[in-house]
Amino acid sequence: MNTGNALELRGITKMFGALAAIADVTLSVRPGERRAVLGSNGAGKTTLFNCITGDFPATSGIIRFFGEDVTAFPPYERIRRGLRRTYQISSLFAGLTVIDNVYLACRGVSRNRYSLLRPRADDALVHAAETLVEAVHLTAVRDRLVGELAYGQQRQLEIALAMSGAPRFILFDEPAAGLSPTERRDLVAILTSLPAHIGYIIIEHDMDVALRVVESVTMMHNGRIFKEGRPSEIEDDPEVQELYLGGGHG
Ligand SMILES: Nc1ncnc2c1ncn2[C@@H]1O[C@H](COP(=O)(O)OP(=O)(O)OP(=O)(O)O)[C@@H](O)[C@H]1O
Repeated sequence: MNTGNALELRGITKMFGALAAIADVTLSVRPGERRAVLGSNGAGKTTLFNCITGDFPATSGIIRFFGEDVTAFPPYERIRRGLRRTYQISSLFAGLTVIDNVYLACRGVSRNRYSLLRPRADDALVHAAETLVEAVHLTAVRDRLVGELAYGQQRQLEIALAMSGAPRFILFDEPAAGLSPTERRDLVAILTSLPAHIGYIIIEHDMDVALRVVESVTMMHNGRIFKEGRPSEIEDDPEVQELYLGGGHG
């Protein structure tokens, strides 16, 4: 087993009763690598994320994160090691400002999160939060309440939250869902500008977005991997086109 990988899955299966939501999934992602997981509805993409994060532990198989066997770890132990995810459903605090949301996220993963001292304005966490707000193109609305933001801006903010606390690897769950064409272009710019050492897996139904922000693609169907390749190979593959584009994805 190559322990130099950021993420390594070996024979991951997740059963829901008699249903194998994912079956015998083996894949590895190098540090800094960006990969799309594509597949029609019910292919098992979200379940794969849940197994990687530990939200739904795998029924069988092994997961290594930067060489460490995390298979039996609860989600927070995986987060501590630098794994992050975004959700399809928003996890933002609507009544707080943009900058406060990001600041709290930075503070939540810092060592001082239980400190009773009020942070100073020049606190390194404030600076980290400002940098993240800028990285997701939200500086102009940094003091707006999150509930007042456009939907696309809220999705951008979720990326900033996933970036808090020096992540090493991020799982993006359909970040382009519900975005306008302009917002999608912004999303592509944000993802391609993330620091090079941060790898990610993106689940995305919009192939135009997905294939532009990754260097490798894993295609899933009925809980199994059926093809892997570079974006250009996947795009031109007749089997992929038939299965994916004909698969009634949403
Ligand atoms: N909590 C659960 N309990 C029972 N079955 C589940 C559960 N979660 C997922 N499944 C089933 O597992 C299979 C894979 O679902 P999953 O949500 O992982 O697919 P997906 O590729 O993410 O689909 P989508 O693109 O619609 O989000 C489906 O048949 C689904 O009905």
